[in-house]
Amino acid sequence: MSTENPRGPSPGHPALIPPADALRPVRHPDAPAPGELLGTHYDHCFGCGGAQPHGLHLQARAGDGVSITAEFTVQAAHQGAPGLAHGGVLTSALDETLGSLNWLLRTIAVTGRLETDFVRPVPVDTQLFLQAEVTAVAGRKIYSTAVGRIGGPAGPVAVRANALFIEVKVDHFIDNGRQVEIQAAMADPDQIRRVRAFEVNP
Ligand SMILES: CCCCCCCCCC(=O)SCCNC(=O)CCNC(=O)[C@H](O)C(C)(C)COP(=O)(O)OP(=O)(O)OC[C@H]1O[C@@H](n2cnc3c(N)ncnc32)[C@H](O)[C@@H]1OP(=O)(O)O
Repeated sequence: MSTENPRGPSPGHPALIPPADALRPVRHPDAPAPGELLGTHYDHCFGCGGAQPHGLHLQARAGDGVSITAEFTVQAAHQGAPGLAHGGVLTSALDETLGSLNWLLRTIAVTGRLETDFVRPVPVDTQLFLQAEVTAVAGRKIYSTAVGRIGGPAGPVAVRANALFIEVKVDHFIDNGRQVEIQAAMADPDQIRRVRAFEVNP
């Protein structure tokens, strides 16, 4: 992945700058091969789930190193201004793409901070081409960056983001999620396999 500095001369909030002793991210040996589709991690996820009629249905693919590419097409249900994507929806697409990176690290993590730059308006029916990569890891902190382009994978940048994800235990979801969904997810054999994969491959 070719990474231009997504922030330009300004690095954003200090919390998004890795400390001097941060480590380079290490791709997990069992990470999906470059080019492989990741598939949905949860059918009801707004970002990637198939059971959300107005969701993004974002499709993420493993890249080289600890990087991801993803696409999503802006639907009429995603409007803010007439005919234009809502900024929060674009940020959701960035969040989902950045969150998918953790699957390549085999680390369970949640978004702690996410800063978005909106560079160009994105009309309905536009396909957004997203690229994201982990830049550094420091303890539980995972630093990552993403851009979203329009007109093609090498087209002009429409949105960009820097993020800090924080590693959590699976208990984060079990303790905080609404019980009806937690119990349904735990009863799903595929979900249990996914959770176990996270647990045994920290
Ligand atoms: C294949 C899977 C694909 C999945 C894709 C999903 C994509 C979508 C991802 C999401 O949107 S996740 C949902 C949105 N995020 C959340 O709901 C997280 C809500 N926040 C929390 O639960 C807690 O605040 C959090 C777990 C993030 C941190 O609480 P902890 O008690 O575990 O940690 P703590 O507060 O001790 O912080 C640990 C370190 O992180 C730092 N930190 C925590 N939150 C921060 C923050 N917001 N900004 C900057 N730094 C932060 C904190 O300063 C500290 O740094 P030091 O170790 O240096 O002292």
